[in-house]
Amino acid sequence: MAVIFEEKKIPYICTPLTGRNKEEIIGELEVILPEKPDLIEWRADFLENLADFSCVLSILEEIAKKSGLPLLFTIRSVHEGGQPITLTEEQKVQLLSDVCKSDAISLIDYEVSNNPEYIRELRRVSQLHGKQLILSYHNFNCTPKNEEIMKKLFLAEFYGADIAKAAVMPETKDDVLRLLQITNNVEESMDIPLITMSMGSLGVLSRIIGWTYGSFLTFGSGVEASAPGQVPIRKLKQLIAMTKEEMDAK
Ligand SMILES: O=C1C[C@@](O)(C(=O)O)C[C@@H](O)[C@@H]1O
Repeated sequence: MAVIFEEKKIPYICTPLTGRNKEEIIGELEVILPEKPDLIEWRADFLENLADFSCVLSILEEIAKKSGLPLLFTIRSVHEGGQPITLTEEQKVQLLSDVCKSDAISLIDYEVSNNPEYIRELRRVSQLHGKQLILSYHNFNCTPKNEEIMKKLFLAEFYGADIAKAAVMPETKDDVLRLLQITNNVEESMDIPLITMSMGSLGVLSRIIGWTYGSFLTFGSGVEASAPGQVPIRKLKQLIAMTKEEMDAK
């Protein structure tokens, strides 16, 4: 089922699972669930036996049953900061398509830099099965020029994504400001929801206040962070709640 995101609940908080096998993943869930994230992301590129599709589907069902939360399924590419996997791109697209048929998931993530044919195929299959497609862009080295980041986000919209996402690495404080400014500008002119973050220690602020600039979801770590700079979910929720409370009171 597609998730209906409500304005008043923004920012949504998503916590990643990075376990290497079923036991580790279930163990992570036990730690994460009491913290009440809004969504769970399964970073399946961390799984040891990703090539065993039926194992992947059974873990998915277990996560959904245990959590009762909307589930985002991601196999992050190595070229955008993911773990090395043994699947070819074609096999990966096949797995993502199979996953779309499962009632256990609500969203999938795929990089906007991938072959347009694969992107179109995943758009078609996800739509057919009522799943939302996030088209994402990651840069773990730097924060590219504004035009380049904006181009990726608009490209995601062009391909028919339900959500556009960009995660970039700041080298200076100014890079963090630029990312927030881009978020603010793009959110006003785009018809789909946007998720952005600046990574690393400099980028922490963007994960806490990005929603005030138009990023509707933020990632808070559970047992292990899936990207540099993620704030542990409990702290992230507290910081956002305090900020919101003060803003609402003024
Ligand atoms: O795309 C993202 C965002 C992210 O890279 C982050 O910086 O929080 C973490 C990833 O797990 C997720 O897929």
